[in-house]
Amino acid sequence: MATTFPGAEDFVVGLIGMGDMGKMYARRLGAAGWRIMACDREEKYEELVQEFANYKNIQILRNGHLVSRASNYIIYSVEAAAIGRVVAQYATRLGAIVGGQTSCKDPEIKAFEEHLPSDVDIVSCHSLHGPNVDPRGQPLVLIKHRASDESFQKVETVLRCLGSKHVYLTAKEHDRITADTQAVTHAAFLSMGKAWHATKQFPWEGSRYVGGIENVKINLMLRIYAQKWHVYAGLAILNPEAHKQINQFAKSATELFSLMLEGRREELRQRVYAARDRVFGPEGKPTWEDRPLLPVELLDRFSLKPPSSAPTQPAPKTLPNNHLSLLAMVDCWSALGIVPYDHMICSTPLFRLWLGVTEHLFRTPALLDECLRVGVEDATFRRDDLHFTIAACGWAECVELGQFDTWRERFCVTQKFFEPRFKDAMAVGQAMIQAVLESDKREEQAGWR
Ligand SMILES: NC(=O)C1=CN([C@@H]2O[C@H](COP(=O)(O)OP(=O)(O)OC[C@H]3O[C@@H](n4cnc5c(N)ncnc54)[C@H](OP(=O)(O)O)[C@@H]3O)[C@@H](O)[C@H]2O)C=CC1
Ligand SMILES: O=C(O)C(=O)Cc1ccc(O)cc1
Repeated sequence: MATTFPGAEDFVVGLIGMGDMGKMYARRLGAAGWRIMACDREEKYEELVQEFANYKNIQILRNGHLVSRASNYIIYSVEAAAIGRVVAQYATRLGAIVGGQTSCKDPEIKAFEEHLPSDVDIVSCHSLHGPNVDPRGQPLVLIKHRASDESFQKVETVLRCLGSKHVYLTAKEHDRITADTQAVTHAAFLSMGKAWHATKQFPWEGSRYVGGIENVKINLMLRIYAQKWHVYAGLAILNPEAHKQINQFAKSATELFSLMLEGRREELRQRVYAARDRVFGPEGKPTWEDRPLLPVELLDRFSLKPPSSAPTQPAPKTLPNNHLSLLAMVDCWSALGIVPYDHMICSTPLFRLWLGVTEHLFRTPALLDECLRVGVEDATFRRDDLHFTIAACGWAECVELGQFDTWRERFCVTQKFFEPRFKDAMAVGQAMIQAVLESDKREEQAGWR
């Protein structure tokens, strides 16, 4: 271990909550040589002891009382909605540093301020990626909320072994940015899943959803529904900054879809092109880089469709689609004055993929014009679009009203529908994200980014 502060050999990192993220942190920090003491709920003690029996630096304790008392730096890695209750339960060691890894900082910081004594320093963090993504090179937000420089440096020293890019924000800035990036992106994929569920289709099975953009929609939708509901509910409902975005996304989808249904071609065109100019810069002076964010052709091969049993058959062609979800995304950013590139330092792989396909559509005028034509003239995707719009409004209302139970039921019923395909989807989605990350890395090395 790089012992870069005095006494680091005796420094204990405590982890309360050994779910997907807690385990990932424990394994990586432990492997780097830090002493870890960790717990989950008491009933999971035996199981965790067995699971971590061969990890030299990781000791499983029965509960958060024991972890809190023994640790110099405690990371809460529990459900965002539970953080207040959990922090209130445990007495923290004198002079310790405390932080959380929840996706939304408003309730986390409120819980710390309310329940921690004043001798405890508060430094929170947020890894902007899921537990199965390699943290190296991904953004890691660090929030020095109430801490000495020395405590903050200790936290940085500990977390440096993740190899992530450190991004320094306040809790409010964090919530604002993740509302613009994560919460509203998830709203789009959650709505797609509901629409496909409502129309009882596995979109990769037919010949309607073919090609790179559709692969991104399908794989990321499945990736989200394969996760735990509370992660997405928490970052939408508990982030006070997110409600406006999710609401606007639903409004944008509804208004654009209405213009399509009513055949108001020119108004639709003007609105979409005005949004393009606001988000991506005016015609002739776009703000995007010379090189596209995403090599979209790379995405063609990440289809969940089983290979054809008749290899001589031509591959199915991409059907023209109005890409309502992408048009609504840009309309939403435009209405709220959001420039998504401003948030790249703080973006998740999923957001970069979503922005990448959006950029591809908007920097290809022939494709964008085709979306507008299809939107007005072609009814092939109308039923799916109707359900997409209804779903976007349903999610928005649920978030606005803070309906955790309804949110969970909406999510879980659709999760069940797609469940049989999660195993395949996770493998293909993982390979797709990996390919994009590698292509990002190559571009960085070549000095293009
Ligand atoms: N998954 C992701 O992609 C990411 C998640 N995050 C955030 O990290 C946090 C953890 O997420 P994740 O690991 O995915 O979720 P998990 O549900 O996998 O893990 C949370 C764990 O905390 C446990 N827990 C609840 N109460 C206590 C308690 N009193 N003492 C000890 N353990 C407790 C939970 O038990 P039980 O299930 O029984 O309640 C659960 O095992 C969340 O706030 C999430 O928003 C951040 C970045 C990425
Ligand atoms: O990339 C995404 O948006 C994900 O879905 C994974 C994820 C979920 C929650 C987080 O707090 C951070 C990353």
